[in-house]
Amino acid sequence: MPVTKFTTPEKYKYQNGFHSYHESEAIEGALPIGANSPQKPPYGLYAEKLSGTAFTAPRSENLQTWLYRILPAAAHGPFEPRESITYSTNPGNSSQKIHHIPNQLRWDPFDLDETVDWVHSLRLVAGAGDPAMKSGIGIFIFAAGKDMDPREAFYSADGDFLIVPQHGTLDIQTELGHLLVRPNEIAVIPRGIRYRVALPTGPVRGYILELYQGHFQLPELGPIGSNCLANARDFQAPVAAFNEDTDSTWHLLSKFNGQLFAAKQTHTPFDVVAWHGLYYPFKYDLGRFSTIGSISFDHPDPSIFTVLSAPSDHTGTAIADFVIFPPRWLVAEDTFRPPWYHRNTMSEFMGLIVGDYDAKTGGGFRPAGASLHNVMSAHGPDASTHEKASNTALKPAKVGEGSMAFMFESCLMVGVTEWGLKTCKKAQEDYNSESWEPLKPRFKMPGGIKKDVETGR
Ligand SMILES: O=C(O)Cc1cc(O)ccc1O
Ligand SMILES: [Fe+2]
Repeated sequence: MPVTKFTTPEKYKYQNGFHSYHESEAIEGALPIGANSPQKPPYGLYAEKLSGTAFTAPRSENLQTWLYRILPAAAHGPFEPRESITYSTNPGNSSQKIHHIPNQLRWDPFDLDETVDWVHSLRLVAGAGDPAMKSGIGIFIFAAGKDMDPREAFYSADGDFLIVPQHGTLDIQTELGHLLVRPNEIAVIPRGIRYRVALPTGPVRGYILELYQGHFQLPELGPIGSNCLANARDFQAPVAAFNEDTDSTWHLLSKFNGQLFAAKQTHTPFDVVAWHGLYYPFKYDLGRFSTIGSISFDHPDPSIFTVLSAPSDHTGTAIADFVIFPPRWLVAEDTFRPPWYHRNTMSEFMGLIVGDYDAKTGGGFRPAGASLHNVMSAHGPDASTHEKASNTALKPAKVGEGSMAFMFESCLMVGVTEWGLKTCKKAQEDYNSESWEPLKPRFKMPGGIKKDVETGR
């Protein structure tokens, strides 16, 4: 059976391509021709530039978009702090304690929460760095049951949101157009883009990686060649869509250095009639990922499953990789097929959207749960998986049928928040004792000779 791929409902239109220069106009003629900022843009629109990289960033990295809108984004009152006691999501400077601990951690499925909207659903579980320094990442769990107020829009000044829904549908109205995002799809909303989230099918839950530095790219393919993994044409950006509403009260919410602020304005933020550029939100259907693997022997590094990568300044070392484990065939001969036991200089935060993960068949890693194997924290298959995989007949086998696990892998050591470790009450106490402590020594000296425990001879 091929992997499931989504179709696009009528209401939503997209333009295809990763890092493609897109342009879109909701009214014909709204985009100025041959100029970005004419004296009088078409139809009395204001021209506004949105910069996602420094003006002077190299061309290959430069991300900017021109917006043609009814009123500029600046037309709002002053920001006031909101919920400053309770809303604190900066891993470098949070009101909650951040724990840097070498323990392997695993969480039971996080609860749905029907009482909150998108903005208030964001729970920092782990992170590194500081958005004020534009360095590091934040890892969030979201669980919401309410639409955002019809006259509210939100943006994060802190970083790009990589959103991984696990349950329910997100209807995301952005300044640049609409995105419908369902489990097994992902969305990226870049820093600063204003949006509103509605929940057309009820409660939602999932994971977010916020990237405080740089932007996501497609990984290099090296000897793989010019195709496979996530193909550029399968990334979808919205088309321009606008409302005309210039006399009602709106609240603009800003996540700025992990704190929440609100400003009033008397017009809709969703008034962009046309846009062109490289800085835009996008979505991707994980069912379109063309997975590759070994067709001879041994278990390759999971980097072959990288969907998106946010590089550090050091080539090949990511601030964050987004890696998935889709359904796939395993055919390797004379091979222990699950992941090897390992310790990694990178930290590995994993989540499960649906199904089972083949490295953990012992039952404790469930959809909507998570695990964290921090820098050099030893991990690998649990004892029951090891037992099965060491003895199974090595026929071609499909793993992960109907399943999708993922990993946020980062070169940074991540701290776990007080919420993640204690308040959420989901951290498992028996992770080690269930997974690896039951492993038995299997070592046999050749010829059945026994070493003397005392002398070692
Ligand atoms: O730890 C994990 O389960 C993730 C993982 C999977 C894999 O196939 C190889 C290495 C790795 O870290
Ligand atoms: Fe790992």
